[in-house]
Amino acid sequence: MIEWKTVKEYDDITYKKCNGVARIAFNRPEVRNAFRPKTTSELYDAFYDASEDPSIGVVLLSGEGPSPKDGGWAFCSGGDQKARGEQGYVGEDGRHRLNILEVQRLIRFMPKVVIAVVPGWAVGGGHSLHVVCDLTLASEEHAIFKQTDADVTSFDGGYGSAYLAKMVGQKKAREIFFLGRNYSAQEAFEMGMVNKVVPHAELEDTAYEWAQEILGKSPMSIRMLKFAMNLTDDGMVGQQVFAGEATRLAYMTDEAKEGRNAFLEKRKPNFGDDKWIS
Ligand SMILES: CC(C)(COP(=O)(O)OP(=O)(O)OC[C@H]1O[C@@H](n2cnc3c(N)ncnc32)[C@H](O)[C@@H]1OP(=O)(O)O)[C@@H](O)C(=O)NCCC(=O)NCCSC(=O)CCC(=O)c1ccccc1C(=O)O
Repeated sequence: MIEWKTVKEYDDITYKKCNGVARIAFNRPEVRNAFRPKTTSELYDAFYDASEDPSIGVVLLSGEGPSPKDGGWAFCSGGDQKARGEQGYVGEDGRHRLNILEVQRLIRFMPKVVIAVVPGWAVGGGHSLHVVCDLTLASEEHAIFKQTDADVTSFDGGYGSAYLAKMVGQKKAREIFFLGRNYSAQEAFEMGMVNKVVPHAELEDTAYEWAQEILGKSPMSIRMLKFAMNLTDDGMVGQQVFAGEATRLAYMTDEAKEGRNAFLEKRKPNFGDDKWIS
């Protein structure tokens, strides 16, 4: 039995934690969990908290459901087309934004594992979000993967498409975007964009079990591995993020402590004579 504790109340998402795992879920099931600017701001806030919390090692991203209107399940159906203005999605402040991309970057660059837990539709920008997560688990009965960007004149030209192509291959990624068909959890698994197809009733428990398994591993190894695997696709930013972690490791050495102490004590550093290891 997972004893989730609500961390903070939001309007468009739910945010809970339990034993090292954070669970963030879209909570607009009546619109298939489409996101508006308020949703993405709340998502960013919750992901930032999970990223900063040293007791959290794994984040589950999911969608609440089913819809009270018709019983349909969704992970996320992408940008709320009712909130779409001429230059982006319009929030309560009247500004136009594409701030789901900031959420994508936070998922990509946080030193923790993010698992997409897909209980239903993963469509448009919702599909892109599952692509950017580290792992995806999908409901056998209800998950459907679909890219509608080309139906509504949108195009995620970053992780949603180019990174997807690395995952499923160029031909398949082009088919997904150019034809916009529905793919079952099993088809998505066979393409390589889903890690496991799980009976709907066991989806949350399985995600939590995967998270607990990951939490038993070395935190340093997990974050170095995540950033190592990101590096080649993320260019100089990937190098920057990986190097940041290398710097953190270097700070833990006696050599680094000597460098800092020598500066503070206004003396020349003494790194020793036998430090040039091969
Ligand atoms: C998801 C569907 C395939 C589900 O179909 P179905 O089960 O038949 O349900 P419906 O009856 O269609 O929907 C139920 C209810 O929900 C409303 N709804 C569903 N999706 C949305 C949505 N995205 N926006 C607003 N409302 C939605 C629907 O209108 C119904 O309401 P009623 O009042 O009951 O009529 C199907 O619903 C569907 O195809 N939905 C649209 C999917 C879509 O096109 N999404 C947008 C893609 S574009 C995008 O996400 C851009 C995101 C972005 O910000 C971005 C920007 C720049 C770079 C990258 C990105 C990025 O993609 O991340």
